[in-house]
Amino acid sequence: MSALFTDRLWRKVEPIWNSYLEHPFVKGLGDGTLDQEKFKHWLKQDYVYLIDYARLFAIGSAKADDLEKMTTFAKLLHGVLDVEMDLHRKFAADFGISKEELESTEPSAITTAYTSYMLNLSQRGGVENVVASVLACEWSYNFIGKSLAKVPGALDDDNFYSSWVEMYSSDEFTELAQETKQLMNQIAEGKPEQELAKLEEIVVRTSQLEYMFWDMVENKEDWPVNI
Ligand SMILES: Cc1ncc(C[n+]2csc(CCO)c2C)c(N)n1
Repeated sequence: MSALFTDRLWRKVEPIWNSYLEHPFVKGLGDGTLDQEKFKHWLKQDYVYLIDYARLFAIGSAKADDLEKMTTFAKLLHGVLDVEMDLHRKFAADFGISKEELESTEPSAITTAYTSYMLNLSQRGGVENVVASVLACEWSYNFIGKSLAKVPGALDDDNFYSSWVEMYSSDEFTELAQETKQLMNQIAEGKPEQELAKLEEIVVRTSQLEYMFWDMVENKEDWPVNI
């Protein structure tokens, strides 16, 4: 049996993802010390990020060549719109931020760069580009969630961000990440090295964009870009 493509990807992204765990924003979620103004910035930017991210799954569903993959994308689409974005809406309600305000957030330059990169590749390529584009986001948040869940007190009620940690480390999200990894492995099987290298590049670049997203929210950058 050949080695799994996601094992090869893991070796590439592991150092980048480990650096997320050292990032002050991520650390602050685990120990509860994160400035709530910074968190509000994440909520808003992430909400508009997720709207475009959801479109990626719709593209994946349209490009899928069998019902099984079509169904997986549809499940992932539901996961973003009704589960993950609901966490954002609940946190926003606690802050007195309305759904309308969340939705009308102007994307920062990094948010636009990140979503545009994924949408561009997904529209240009086949279903393999869609899966490679969404993989790091899903898998890395699950990686962060599971790592933070091990921080003493991270899941306790007195950590304001415990529901964040709980959600991204949950069995449900672990399963979603697992399904996407399986999809990636299925699609990669039998592909020539030249194509695998292109998919690997997408996963590495999106991992770097994830880091920039953490930096953007930490620094509350909100300068937009019009493209
Ligand atoms: C910048 C950014 N990157 C990744 C995620 C996490 N994420 C995006 S979609 C998905 C799976 C299904 O909802 C997960 C876990 C996020 N929220 N924001």
